[in-house]
Amino acid sequence: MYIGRSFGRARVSRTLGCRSFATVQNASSGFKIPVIDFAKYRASKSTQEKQETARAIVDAFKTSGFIYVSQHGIPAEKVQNAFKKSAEFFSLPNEVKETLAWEDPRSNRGYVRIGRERVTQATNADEIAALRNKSPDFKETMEIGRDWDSEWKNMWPEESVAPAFKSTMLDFFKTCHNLHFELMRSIALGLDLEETFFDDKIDKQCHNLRLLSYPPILREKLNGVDQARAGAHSDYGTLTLLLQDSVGGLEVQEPGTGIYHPATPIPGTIVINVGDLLSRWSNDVLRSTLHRVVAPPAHAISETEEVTPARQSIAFFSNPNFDAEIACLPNCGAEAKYPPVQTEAYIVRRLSETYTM
Ligand SMILES: O=C(O)CCC(=O)C(=O)O
Ligand SMILES: [Fe+2]
Repeated sequence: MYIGRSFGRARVSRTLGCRSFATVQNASSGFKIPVIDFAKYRASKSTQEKQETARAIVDAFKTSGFIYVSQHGIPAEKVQNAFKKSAEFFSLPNEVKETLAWEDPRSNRGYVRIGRERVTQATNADEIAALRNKSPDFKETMEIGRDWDSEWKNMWPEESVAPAFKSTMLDFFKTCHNLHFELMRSIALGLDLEETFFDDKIDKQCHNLRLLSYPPILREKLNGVDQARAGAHSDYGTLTLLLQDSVGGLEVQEPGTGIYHPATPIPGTIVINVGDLLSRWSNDVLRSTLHRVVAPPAHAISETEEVTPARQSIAFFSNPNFDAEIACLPNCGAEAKYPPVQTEAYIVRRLSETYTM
């Protein structure tokens, strides 16, 4: 994982340690996903100093909705181990994985086989079902929630078939929660709120750790209209923390243009994007941007067939507390565009639309 690759059409300039932020930028359009050094935020001695990084983060979230975070503090070995344990899990026989099948959007925990989910922006249930039948996402996932929930239980494989899977993922969940907590503090500062503004609204860990496995697939299966490893969608919560291997394929839509740009893997970074609830909370000041996973360059296996390599990623979908009411934040416009909504009701509705039983 994290083996250097060419960066395609995107221009990557790396000036870590300097005041200007490194970026992945498309030369023709000016579209940017900046690389933000989070160690600088942590090392800041004053609120004013912290605000420099906080403003860079919020500015990016107002424009592209995406950043890369470098120096995030999660050790490379921890990331590598999470990827290793995830790969071991997906290599288990299907019969074993199916015993852990995802059952209910209120729980949102368990194994999701290829074809069960179709992420999309469509909101009509029949339309989503038709899309799913015609061109399902070519991915399988394992969904993990907070482990101490009174109502919903995680679906763990037996320790004997997946050694240290549970302990690795619980540790990774907590690690991602801690980073999300700090990132939300920086967003509060960047929006001129008290640094601790979000603390008591995001501390119950109502998040979803999603392991993703995109199997190798014949290129021709990804060539059709609407066909992708993961269809165009936005995420539902506050922030998504996305760790990807070196294969590539993640693309982000440039707001207002419909043009997709690659979010090229950059070793050691985490891709972070704004979800729909944070966008709504901020009265659309922060953008929840469409993204998708398409085929990276294919390898020829015969004169007529090409196969795209397997890809792995890990997404941590962070949410506000499920009992938190999401109503227009201070400093985000004179008039609220949306009525208040309770987090759990919102997330469960979005999930129930995109899955098939
Ligand atoms: O696998 C990826 O790179 C992105 C996955 C994603 O966007 C999602 O699951 O919401
Ligand atoms: Fe996503």
